[in-house]
Amino acid sequence: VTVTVESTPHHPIPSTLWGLMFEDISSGDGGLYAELLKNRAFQKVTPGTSAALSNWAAINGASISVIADTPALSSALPNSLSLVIPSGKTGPVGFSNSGFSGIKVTAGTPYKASFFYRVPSARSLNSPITVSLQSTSGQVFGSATTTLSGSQTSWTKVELTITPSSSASNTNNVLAFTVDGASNSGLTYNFNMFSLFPPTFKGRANGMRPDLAQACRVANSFSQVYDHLCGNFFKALADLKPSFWRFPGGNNLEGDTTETRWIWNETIGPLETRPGRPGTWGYINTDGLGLYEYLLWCEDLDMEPILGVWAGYGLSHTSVPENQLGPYIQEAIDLINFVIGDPAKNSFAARRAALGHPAPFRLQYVEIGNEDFVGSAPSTYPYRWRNFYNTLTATFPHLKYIATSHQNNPVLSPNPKFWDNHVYQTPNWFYQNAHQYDSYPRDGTQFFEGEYAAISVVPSDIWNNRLPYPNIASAVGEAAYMTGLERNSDIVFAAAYAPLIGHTTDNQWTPNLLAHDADTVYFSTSYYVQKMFSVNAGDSYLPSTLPTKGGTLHWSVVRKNSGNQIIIKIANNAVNVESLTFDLPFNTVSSTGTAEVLTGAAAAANNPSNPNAVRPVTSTISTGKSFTYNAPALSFTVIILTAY
Ligand SMILES: [NH3+][C@H]1C[C@H](O)[C@@H](O)[C@@H]1CO
Repeated sequence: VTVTVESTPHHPIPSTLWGLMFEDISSGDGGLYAELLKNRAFQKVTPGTSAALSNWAAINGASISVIADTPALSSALPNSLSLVIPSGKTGPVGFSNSGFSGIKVTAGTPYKASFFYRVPSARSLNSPITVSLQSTSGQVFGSATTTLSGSQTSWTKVELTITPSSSASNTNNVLAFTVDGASNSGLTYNFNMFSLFPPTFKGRANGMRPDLAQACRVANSFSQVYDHLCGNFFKALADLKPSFWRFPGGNNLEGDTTETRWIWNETIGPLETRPGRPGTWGYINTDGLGLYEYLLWCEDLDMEPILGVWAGYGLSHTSVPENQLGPYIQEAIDLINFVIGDPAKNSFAARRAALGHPAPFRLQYVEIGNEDFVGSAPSTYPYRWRNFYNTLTATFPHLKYIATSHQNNPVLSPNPKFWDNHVYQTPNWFYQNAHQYDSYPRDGTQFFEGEYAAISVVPSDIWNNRLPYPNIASAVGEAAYMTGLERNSDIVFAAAYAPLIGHTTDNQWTPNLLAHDADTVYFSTSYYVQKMFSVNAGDSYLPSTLPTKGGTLHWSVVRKNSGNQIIIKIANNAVNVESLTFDLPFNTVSSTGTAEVLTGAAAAANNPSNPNAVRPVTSTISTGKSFTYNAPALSFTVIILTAY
């Protein structure tokens, strides 16, 4: 095929085109959020049950239980761990936490441990307590000791640093808390709000896991250790150079019921004041990764937040009646004031300032709800949209509000200027629909392809036949579709693969762009496609010969001003090589260029057993005013050359 490229740009590439969608689906707690202990504060559990003790185990005959304590550490955290040392025990007695399917232990890394404790009744013994990182077979890698006071009947916080002298060979490790059995015979201690953090991205307190945050290139006091910790698997999100961050969901914004919706003001402030909540993915969210952490994260990675506000609908398909929306609209107003308000005029903005960020955060986009095309949501979205939109627009007229139902179905008033479209489909669907936006009217309406992914190769039932990991077929299908998003980025202002992150085993959704376990982040084929687009977004779109609609071969051409670069993206979904001849209308064109190619067998995938099965390969190719490139079967290529 011959591709004639035009030299006159059709439109600028929006600065927000390629970004990230995030919600906690085994991706926040235990994932991006760096807390290493699971069930650290017994949030939303029933005291006295074994489930309340999940992830905790007794050591050497200790008696442990979760109790509804009085006094509680806080109204947000009413449950405590009660440790009773039985009589007749000698040696270390206590309990341990097994983390999120394990804990990675790296020598030389300073782990920050903390917990609250009190003694129910005063006694003379002041007892040492040892906190240690050790294998499940008892090998101690590092520990720290402090003293529990026998007169400490009110809650007090203990902080320790553990710097292991050796690394564990796997993640089958625990954090153990032990006291001497003999001297503590018959005594009781109450504990709560445990925490264990490795060094975090940019060293932020209560921050993000460095490897999932790319980190490593951040100068800080552990630069040697940091490099070691991240050397083997740092990369990920910052390397995508993402332009936006949509959060907190997705389903997890909505909650199953009104009561379990994402309540922004319960996710900020000291951890001991955050109650946590049952998320929509079958586990309790600690909300340690909360609104303020998300906003700092957007700043750290220079991303535009796309902030979802709860819009009166829960996934048990309940809608708040129109005459009862007031408090929830006010909740959204207070949320937005927390993000951008004036601390001198608004108490929620003042809370932001008190947390250390007096200046407003960056915010342009607010999404009203999530997927209001599911269940009974469409029947109530017209009034929910109208009330949220009218009140928020009156309060914050400069923000852009995104609707989440299907466009004009139902008809909404006022008519939305921004829509969030989602699609989960097969690889074939994606290349067959790469022209989706070509025919959309150019009437000022803008589109956010807020969630898309090829999730199955079984068109008859994609939902029950999921790919465990992205593969070459899914990634190249997505690449074809993305050339269409790029071509139509005059009306498509943002797009994100979803979901972003998921645990390799303890997950609720596959495929994910990134998979992780307690040790490693795994980079999928789709991750490389996202990166190859995002890093090479360019500044303006150059029209060219249109690919055959519904065909297997797709391309798009952009111009990057710096360096006079022409960037050609080619997705070949056929099982045969495709030859493309490019005619470039420039006076001077470099005789060589680079071609970064991701290719492999249709089912080839990166996974824990073969994490680097498929990676992009860059080579030098011959280019010129007219040149031919042979696109390998099942491949995505980014060609970069110079022309002016
Ligand atoms: N069901 C998908 C759509 C919803 O918005 C997300 O929470 C889910 C995973 O990305």
